Formats: sequence, structure tokens, C-alpha cells
Amino acid sequence: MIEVNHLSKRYGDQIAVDAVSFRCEPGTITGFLGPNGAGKSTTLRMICGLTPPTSGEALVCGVPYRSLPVPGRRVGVLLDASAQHAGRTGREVLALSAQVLGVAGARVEELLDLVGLAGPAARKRVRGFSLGMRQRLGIAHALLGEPEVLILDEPANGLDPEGIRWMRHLLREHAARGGTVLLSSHLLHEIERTADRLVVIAGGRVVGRGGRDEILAGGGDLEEEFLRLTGRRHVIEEVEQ
Ligand SMILES: Nc1ncnc2c1ncn2[C@@H]1O[C@H](COP(=O)(O)OP(=O)(O)OP(=O)(O)O)[C@@H](O)[C@H]1O
Repeated sequence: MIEVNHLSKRYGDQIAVDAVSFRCEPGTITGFLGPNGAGKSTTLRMICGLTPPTSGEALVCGVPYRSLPVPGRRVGVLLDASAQHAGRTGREVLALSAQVLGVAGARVEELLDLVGLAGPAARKRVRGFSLGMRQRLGIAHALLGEPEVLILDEPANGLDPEGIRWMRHLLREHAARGGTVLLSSHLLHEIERTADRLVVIAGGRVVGRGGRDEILAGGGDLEEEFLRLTGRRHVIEEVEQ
């Protein structure tokens, strides 16, 4: 469960996130959408205790993220796939975190296999990884502590079509087991297929929130609805004229 209550972040004169509220329930995948600079990453960083909010609060499993005794056991986070130590191999990255989380070494091998980084890839240093391989390692890292909540910022970035499909199944299975998923992405078609709930923000404010079918009840696709909600449709129409 994730609860975001009137969360705001101000940088100087600029309000990056403005009284954002939403909930992500167990057993659901929530797609978090918005144009560039809308405030998605800032919101996710505040939920994960990396950026202090100016006001409001975010609770994960009922408490602020930083109050969880071993956060990686409750919440799997992927915010920046390039944040891993470039000089370590994929196996080393996971083995170090497994020690911190008190996770058995066998889980590292299981995850390398699950994300397609077993064999020679596991011995390669992260600096030699493609973007897709970094994302796969980041997803393995998020899953390491068998958390019930997953918070993923653009996890499909750099994945090939097979990888995107694999991730969709992985997230659906996680939700089917009662897990909670919050997923930001610019891949609207993918979000439309994966998420069952949507939160749309623009200019730091929530402009749409609800079940996917409810939001798409007008009969349009998610791209149309996204452009309407975020007030960008007229910009596209001007460009197309
Ligand atoms: N550390 C910071 N200092 C100052 N301004 C910031 C900082 N971090 C984010 N911002 C500003 O806050 C706004 C929201 O940024 P954020 O990265 O949350 O957007 P986003 O929705 O994740 O965008 P994108 O889709 O491009 O990744 C932007 O205007 C950004 O410039």
C-alpha cells in the first residue's frame, strides 16, 4: 500500500509538486503519467525518502519509507538504472545488497536468471552494460528482498520488445500475488496494457486519477486522454496544421 497525502515540493520560486494525493492498493498496478517536468520523479523520490517534501506526507506500508526497519524487504525501488557502481559486475552488485538485506546468496543466482543476466553477462562489469541490461539489473535489485511494494521509474526504458513483454508479465504476476506496483512511464501504449489504475500529473498537479477503464470510458485511447488531461492536445494540433 502506498498513500500520498497532499505532497508538495518547492524549489525556490518553483513548485515542482503541488498537493499531490493518491493511493496504490495491494493487488493493483498504478501507472504514473505526465509530460516532461510534470513532477513524477520528484514525487517518487519523496515517496522513497530521497527528497524531503516541503509539505504533505507519503506512507509506504503505513509508515514513511525511512521509518521502515529494512526498506528493501518491504519496498523494491528502481529510480535510476545508471546508479549502480560501474566497476562491479551484475553478480557483485546483487550479492552486496543481498548481504545488507540478509537475503540468501541463492536468490542472487535466481534473480540473475530471472532477468536474463546469468552466464557471461553476470561476470561483465556494469560499465560495459547496455541500457537494457542496466534496467534488468535494476529490476533484479528491486526484487531482491522479495518486497510487497514496487516503485519503478521508467523501468521499460531501453528494454527490447521481448523485455517489455517480460516485464509486463512480471508486474502482473506481482500484483496477482497481492503486491502493489507504482510505475511511471512515457510509454502510454504499454501503460494502457499493464496498469489497472492511472494517476496523471501536469505542472505538479494531479489532473486525472482513477481506474484505467474509468479514465478511458470516453472511448478514446490513452494517448488522446493523456493529451486532453495534460492540456497538450492543442499544442500537437497546432504542430500538425
Ligand atoms: N533538484 C532540483 N532542483 C531544482 N529543480 C528541480 C530539481 N529536481 C526537479 N526539479 C524541477 O522540478 C520539476 C519536476 O521535475 P521532475 O524531474 O520531477 O519531472 P518528471 O515528471 O519526472 O519529468 P521527466 O518526464 O522529464 O523525467 C522540473 O521543472 C524540474 O526542473
